[in-house]
Amino acid sequence: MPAKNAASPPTAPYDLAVLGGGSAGYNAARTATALGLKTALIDGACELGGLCILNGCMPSKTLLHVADTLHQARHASRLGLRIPHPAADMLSIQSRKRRIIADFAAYRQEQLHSGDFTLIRHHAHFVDPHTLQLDNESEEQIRARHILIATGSHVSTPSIPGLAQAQCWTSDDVLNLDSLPQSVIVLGGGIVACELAQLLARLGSRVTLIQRSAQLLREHSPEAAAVIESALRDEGVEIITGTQLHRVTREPSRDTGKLGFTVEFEHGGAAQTRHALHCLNAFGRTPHTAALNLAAADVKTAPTGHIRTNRWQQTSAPHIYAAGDCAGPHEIVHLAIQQAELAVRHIHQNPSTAKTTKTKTAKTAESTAATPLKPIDEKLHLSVVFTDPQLATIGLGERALKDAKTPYLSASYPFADHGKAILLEATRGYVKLFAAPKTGRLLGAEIVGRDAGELIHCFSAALALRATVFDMLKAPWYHPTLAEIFTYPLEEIAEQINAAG
Ligand SMILES: Cc1cc2nc3c(=O)[nH]c(=O)nc-3n(C[C@H](O)[C@H](O)[C@H](O)COP(=O)(O)OP(=O)(O)OC[C@H]3O[C@@H](n4cnc5c(N)ncnc54)[C@H](O)[C@@H]3O)c2cc1C
Ligand SMILES: NC(=O)c1ccc[n+]([C@@H]2O[C@H](COP(=O)([O-])OP(=O)(O)OC[C@H]3O[C@@H](n4cnc5c(N)ncnc54)[C@H](O)[C@@H]3O)[C@@H](O)[C@H]2O)c1
Repeated sequence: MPAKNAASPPTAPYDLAVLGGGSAGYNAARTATALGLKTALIDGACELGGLCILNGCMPSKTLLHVADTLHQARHASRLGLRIPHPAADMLSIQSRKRRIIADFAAYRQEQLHSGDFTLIRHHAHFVDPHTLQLDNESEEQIRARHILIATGSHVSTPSIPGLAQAQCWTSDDVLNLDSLPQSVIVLGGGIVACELAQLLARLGSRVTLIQRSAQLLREHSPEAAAVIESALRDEGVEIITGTQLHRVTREPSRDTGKLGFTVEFEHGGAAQTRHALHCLNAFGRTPHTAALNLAAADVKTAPTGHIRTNRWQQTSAPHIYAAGDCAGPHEIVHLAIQQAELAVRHIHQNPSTAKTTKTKTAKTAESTAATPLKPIDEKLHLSVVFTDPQLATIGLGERALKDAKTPYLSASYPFADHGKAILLEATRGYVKLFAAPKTGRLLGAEIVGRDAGELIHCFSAALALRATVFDMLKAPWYHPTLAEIFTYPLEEIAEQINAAG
């Protein structure tokens, strides 16, 4: 990709300017400071903390845990328990969530204000390849040898008639509800749609989910998506897949006069409509790059708006890097952090940065700096959907293996036949493993079931260390645990290899 390194201006006061202080930006600034780079972090958000802490992972998982507990209480009779009238108290649920999130945010804000790097509380945009101008009245300019763009993403509004005018809820609105909505239409069938549809249904709303593709969670296997779909349907969510949306309208209901939403779509060749008092736009997210004037820095974007980067997170302007949601390809936190840290280490090791300022902390970071750099390995892609059952995958799945014409062996085992899952009443789902035919080297794992997001980590370490099914079978597996289910597919693949001789 990038052909040549742009010349650094001699007067640049910062070694690195980081644009955005979310998961990617904060971790870039922290790493850069530890490596002795003179760093500025620029973020004009009203509240600092980033999407994950304020309106993403942490609030959604706090609320999903509450909804899960309520669901377990409502179904406690199957365990022989009598728990009369479990119900959601939305004000208490919300105030607990706000307390937890406020603590996380305060801690992150303390880290950002630590003084290790310069924190500038304004948004900014490029005026040339080494200069950012603050979006305030002073129009102050910040110059740096290197710049890392970590400006995140915002909710997409695709051009569906009426959608922009209807002003649907976004995930932010659902995560901040103080009262229970009576009915909600969820538009989209990705991770946000599935997690929040189940959240709302479990708290007591009537939920209809309308999805364009033939299956939910289109990036996952049809087999895994079918388990999630049947779990959601069994909990009362109406799911309509394979649709084409025609119009979203917000208008008073003819029966009650209350403002509500009407969604018109085509399904199975017939025109259909659904009405609800609320509507959630879960159509995905768009990189936050349009306001950055990237053209002034010669930074190229893909048609999706994502900033194009090479394997070191360098953009088309080699002294400018990008990490996190604004770069993709996956919008998840551990990847945003990995990308940011990789970019900063690359800046530090890159010969063009030899003249960077050495600060007091540089020495302490020497051992970390010495670690040889490795690009992020897409074959270790880890993903978790926090529905119940959860869906977690690592490495290559069946579709990717077939597309790449990679030979593989696979074996699966259902939780319905596993002792610990039976006693937990958690029999939905299965585990499935993929391994190389001759060596048994693990290539991927797919888990749908209780605690899949925890269980997948048995395989994230295994894949990173290039373990084989034979290595995994040397490990002790405690009884009775959910994790010991893996011994069945591991043994089955080992037997297939041994039988092939
Ligand atoms: C509902 C929901 C649930 C999620 N759950 C999970 C989960 O369970 N696990 C997971 O891994 N991921 C989850 N994600 C995704 C995850 O939150 C994001 O991938 C991650 O937070 C992105 O981090 P980031 O640093 O790229 O962006 P952000 O955290 O969005 O940070 C970007 C920062 O840039 C700043 N900024 C923007 N423009 C400018 C500018 N011009 N100048 C200066 N600063 C600017 C913003 O103010 C912001 O602070 C979830 C997302 C959502 C919406
Ligand atoms: N557990 C987690 O790790 C987690 C949880 C929540 C969100 N996230 C991240 O946040 C990001 C956003 O999640 P999301 O679920 O909003 O996005 P997504 O891209 O996963 O899903 C978007 C959905 O909207 C549908 N869609 C998009 N445009 C459409 C159109 N014009 N017409 C009809 N349907 C359309 C797609 O088919 C898809 O079902 C994801 O990339 C995800 O990685 C992660």
